[in-house]
Amino acid sequence: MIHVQHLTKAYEDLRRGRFLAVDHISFCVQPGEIFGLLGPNGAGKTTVLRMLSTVLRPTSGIATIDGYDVSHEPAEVRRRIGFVSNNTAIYDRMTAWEMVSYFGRLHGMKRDELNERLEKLFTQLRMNEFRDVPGSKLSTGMQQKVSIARALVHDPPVLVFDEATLGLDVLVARNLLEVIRELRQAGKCLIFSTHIMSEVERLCDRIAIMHQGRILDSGTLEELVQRHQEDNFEELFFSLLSEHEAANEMNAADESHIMEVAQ
Ligand SMILES: Nc1ncnc2c1ncn2[C@@H]1O[C@H](COP(=O)(O)OP(=O)(O)OP(=O)(O)O)[C@@H](O)[C@H]1O
Repeated sequence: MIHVQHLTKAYEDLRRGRFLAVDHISFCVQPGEIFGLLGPNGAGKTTVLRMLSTVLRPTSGIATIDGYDVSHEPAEVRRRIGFVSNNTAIYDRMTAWEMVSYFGRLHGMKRDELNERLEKLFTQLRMNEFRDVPGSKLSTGMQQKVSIARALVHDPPVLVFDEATLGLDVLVARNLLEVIRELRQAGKCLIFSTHIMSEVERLCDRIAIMHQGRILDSGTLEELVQRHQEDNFEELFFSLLSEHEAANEMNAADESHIMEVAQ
């Protein structure tokens, strides 16, 4: 369902010049699977998810959603994907129902089909008690549910959650993880980014550990634990990151030595 091959995004900034925020990464996610992208701040997770949802154009590499290429068939991709982040805009003066309905209309849904879908979604996500409450009066948890409903309104087969639990209290975050599990059960293909290790341990079928634009390793939790002979996932995560940083520092030292010799 999601196929990513050597996906790369280069940025330019004053301090770093041209650098690779995402550096030739590859992975696949199947329907009925939750794939976790785990990495510290700045690892490149959001950049990957924005490329998948066609907000950003890849510098090179290929990503397809249900066979459609994100660079060449963005409209087809958008029809098949829903994006949930922690900072989706909520309109103060629209009610929860109106907001989700508005996005359904943007996706070209007809009134009857849309109303039926909204009834189903508001029940499934337990949103009926605040369906007529305006955005300005919704709690953070309610707002997050509106964001999820908005992403699900056109019933996409692929859902992307970018740090979706950020800023939520434990109870609301737990509810969100429960909703994500239900979506997996319904056969959706889910990709979930976070820097919280316990979330991937509890939720994800497969995990990719990202750092400095690269995937350092990926697999099921059991595969990672076995490969690195470390059953404490937090230790495993930190040792992978520090090995990668040490290797980078050695490469940088080698390069400057070669330049000194060449001069
Ligand atoms: N528009 C931009 N121009 C230049 N650099 C950028 C831009 N957007 C992101 N970056 C840089 O790209 C790298 C990856 O950022 P990204 O937001 O994808 O990381 P992340 O893993 O999602 O981190 P976080 O958990 O902090 O959101 C960072 O070094 C960031 O500073």
